[in-house]
Amino acid sequence: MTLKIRKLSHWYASEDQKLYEDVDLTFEAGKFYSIVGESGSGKTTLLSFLAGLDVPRQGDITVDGVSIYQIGLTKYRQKYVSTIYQAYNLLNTMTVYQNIETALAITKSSHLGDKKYILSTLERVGISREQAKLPVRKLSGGEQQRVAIVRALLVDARIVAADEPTGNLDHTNSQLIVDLFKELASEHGKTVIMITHDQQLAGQADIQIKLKQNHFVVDNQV
Ligand SMILES: Nc1ncnc2c1ncn2[C@@H]1O[C@H](COP(=O)(O)OP(=O)(O)OP(=O)(O)O)[C@@H](O)[C@H]1O
Repeated sequence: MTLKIRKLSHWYASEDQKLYEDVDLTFEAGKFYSIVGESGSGKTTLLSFLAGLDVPRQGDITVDGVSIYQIGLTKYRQKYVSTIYQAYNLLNTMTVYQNIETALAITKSSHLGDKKYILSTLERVGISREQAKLPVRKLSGGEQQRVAIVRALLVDARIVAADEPTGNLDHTNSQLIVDLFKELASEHGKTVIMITHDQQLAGQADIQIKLKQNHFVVDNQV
């Protein structure tokens, strides 16, 4: 699956102050992308377009040549994209296991009800069977983010869009999250797109996308 941005331009207050103009970008399946750039340069805005949460002023976004606006944004969000944020967006009063089951039910994932697979995937990222029964609020920040990533892995969505997923984590946990992203891309064939301020983490992506004065520069690492 190929995700493409074509001739995308956007501005908020006035057309004279464009955030970016005529941007073309291609995201391939099985690749891990990082997006970097100064604060306020438009990283989150771009990710919100890719995640189908917002619509650019001009331009198109396509999956395998079909416009996501033709697919319909509700269907696109449900079928194609999984989002991860700095705040883990888990349901605090539900258990770890229930959080994952709920996401699988909403997205009609093929893994729904496969308890053995869900628990073994959690175990692989260091969340034990006992922890899976706990309300998520009892887990540490790093553990909660790993649960959010397991959720992104188990839903069938081909695109993982993450906005500063390591923003609240220490170095060890941040590295663990980046390792999981690499695996989501290389072993599960997903397109992983991560915004980060951490240059050391950004440099580990297959491809770095840098936002520079109204346009994006692609730095291919491979
Ligand atoms: N809904 C909005 N209405 C008006 N201006 C907005 C809106 N959302 C973002 N902006 C502005 O657009 C610019 C880009 O914001 P965006 O959040 O995309 O940047 P960013 O690169 O993700 O920043 P940061 O690294 O600080 O999170 C900023 O100047 C911001 O103030």
